[in-house]
Amino acid sequence: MIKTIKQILNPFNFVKMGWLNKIFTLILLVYTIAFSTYSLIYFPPLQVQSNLYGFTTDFINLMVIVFLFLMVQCSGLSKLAYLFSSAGLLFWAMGNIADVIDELVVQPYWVSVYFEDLFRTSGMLLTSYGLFKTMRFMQSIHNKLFLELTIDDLTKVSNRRYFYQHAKNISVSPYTILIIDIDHFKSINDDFGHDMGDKILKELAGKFNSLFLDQNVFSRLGGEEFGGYLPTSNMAEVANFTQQLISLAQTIHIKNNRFLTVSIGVALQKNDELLDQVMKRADLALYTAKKNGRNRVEIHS
Ligand SMILES: Nc1nc2c(ncn2[C@@H]2O[C@H](COP(=O)(O)OP(=O)(O)OP(=O)(O)O)[C@@H](O)[C@H]2O)c(=O)[nH]1
Repeated sequence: MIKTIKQILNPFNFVKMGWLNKIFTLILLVYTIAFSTYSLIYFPPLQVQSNLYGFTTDFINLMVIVFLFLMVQCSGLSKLAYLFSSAGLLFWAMGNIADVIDELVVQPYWVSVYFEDLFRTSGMLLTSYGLFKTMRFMQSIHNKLFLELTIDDLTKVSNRRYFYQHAKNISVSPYTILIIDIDHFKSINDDFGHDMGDKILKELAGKFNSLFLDQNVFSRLGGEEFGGYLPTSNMAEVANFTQQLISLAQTIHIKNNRFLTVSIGVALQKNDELLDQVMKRADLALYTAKKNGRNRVEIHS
């Protein structure tokens, strides 16, 4: 908050502003000076003792609107959100300036009622729409960031972060973890090039992902390793599912009559075992699958 106030009050920031920000800020500044000077010179002063309470509250209202207006000028909102918020707060501030001044002078009826209310009401309406647009803008940024944080760039399936978050947040217990690793992936890269390696990763991820439905999660954990989360403890079901994965991998053609194979390590959560421990056991099972000749599933007992 203090940092924002300092940023807003720094006159050098005005120099760095875009032309639209400068125009809006200048309109508010010139209007405030011109309207206040004109009113104080040409409208008769209040005969009764000034209403200090009314003046103070009106002045605070005005300062809040001006502060919000300056905040909008310093923020990086989308074009529409910025235009509506700026125009709305500008009009709102213009109406409030008349409200402050009428504690000091006797304003004609057209200023104190029509002018003031018209500006304030239209300002509120425009600001509300600007706020709506701002919220939509924030939501779209949030969605975009969420995707960037949870989707793997290359394969477009969920990434390691999403996998751990999902497995930790879902309360189904016990669950089953799969660690799926492509066999001899290094030799695919070495024999056919890195691009072919990437293509295989994408194809495998796309095909496997389509088998993980509902609350089942499939993610790329890193390199040529993928994770599976199945909210079930039915090992017959798991065995059937992992065999489908093994068969599906074998349909992926690499080159020169060579087809892909994967090895899978499986672990079922025991009692209230933590996710890291289940992952570790699935990894041990994967190691056994590799040792026993690859292209197979091993279940950690
Ligand atoms: N093309 C490509 N290769 C990757 C990517 N990430 C990791 N790799 C490669 O994956 C290979 C993994 O090799 P290893 O860990 O030796 O595993 P492997 O050759 O599959 O051997 P096993 O797992 O024992 O069957 C390394 O050569 C990495 O460079 C990627 O995003 N794209």
